[in-house]
Amino acid sequence: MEKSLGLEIIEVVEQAAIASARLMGKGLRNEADGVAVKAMRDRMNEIYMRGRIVIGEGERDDAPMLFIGEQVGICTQPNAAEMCSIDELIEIDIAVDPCEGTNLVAEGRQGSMAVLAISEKGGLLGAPDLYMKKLAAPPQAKGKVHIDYPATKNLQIIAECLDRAIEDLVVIVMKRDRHKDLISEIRSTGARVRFIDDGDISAALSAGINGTGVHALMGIGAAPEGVISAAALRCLGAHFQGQLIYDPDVVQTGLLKGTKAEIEEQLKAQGVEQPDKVWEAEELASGKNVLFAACGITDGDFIKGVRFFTGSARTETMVISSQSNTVRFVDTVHILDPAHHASLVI
Ligand SMILES: O=C(COP(=O)(O)O)[C@@H](O)[C@H](O)[C@H](O)[C@H](O)COP(=O)(O)O
Ligand SMILES: [Mn+2]
Ligand SMILES: [Mn+2]
Repeated sequence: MEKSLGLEIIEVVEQAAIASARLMGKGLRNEADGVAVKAMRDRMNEIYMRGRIVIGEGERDDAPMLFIGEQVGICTQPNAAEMCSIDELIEIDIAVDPCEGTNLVAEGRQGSMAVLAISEKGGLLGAPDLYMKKLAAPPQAKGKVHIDYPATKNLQIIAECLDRAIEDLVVIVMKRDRHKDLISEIRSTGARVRFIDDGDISAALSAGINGTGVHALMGIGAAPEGVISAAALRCLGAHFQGQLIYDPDVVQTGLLKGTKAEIEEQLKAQGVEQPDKVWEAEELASGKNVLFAACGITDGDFIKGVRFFTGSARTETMVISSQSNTVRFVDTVHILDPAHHASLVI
């Protein structure tokens, strides 16, 4: 999978990031999202693969493309057998977030990325468009912390695993009313809180990578982003657990339709037998091979955002593969106008 798709998927996220970055800071949330979706879809449809979107952008944002179940890639065409090799005809599942952090892009703030995860068919959980309680932590704490433990206990464990004082820990929490008690508890331990407005995939990765200055992600974000985060953190050997949250009183956004009991019924009707289950990263992204790629739209903790020059653009992408056990940082100069080759600066 990595050999046939590695470079292609880098270009998929790069193209989405460049398109979206053009609209950075312009206050155009939906447009920044729309151009990223189009660029990602167009580039994916040039690849010799047979892909199925299991987590898309279309459903929640009512976007017309990259919806759940959409087929992408040349080998989804009716005459695929004539054009594609046996390997290319194997079905793969794809989870995408072409513009993760649309508000961040619109406001020119840090932490937005174009991101996707790929696995063999059935290798990525098709999470419902609900909320998810998340706990992400560095590899040293994997399996030692637990999403059911109070934040205080988890922070004591992380401090011990990292051999540092709790006061030296930084925890990312999304700035939401629902996190009021969580924030008070984290602060009471002496740990420090870094708020983000959006973009908890980037935050989960920051927590899972040593050297970012972030030691945990705690709180409730979106469930689809939880699956994509799990794909990356699983490959990194870091800790990630998620639990669906579907109680409107807990999420406090007014965005969930129906009561908790009604949503629970819907989930069971959709085949979610245990709506309150705690999911491990290896269950959310269970595939034998998982490939993850994220290209910065705006600057982040571990990758820079898109920079534009006269006739060129420069991107940074992180590619993680469970197949080769590699984490690659790909720094690419895109010559958009060949008349300006001289604009390449190192
Ligand atoms: O920030 C996010 C928004 O993603 P996108 O729509 O692709 O720009 C995600 O990282 C969050 O996980 C999530 O969508 C958010 O936490 C939802 O919470 P809320 O804003 O309170 O409804
Ligand atoms: Mn998102
Ligand atoms: Mn998005």
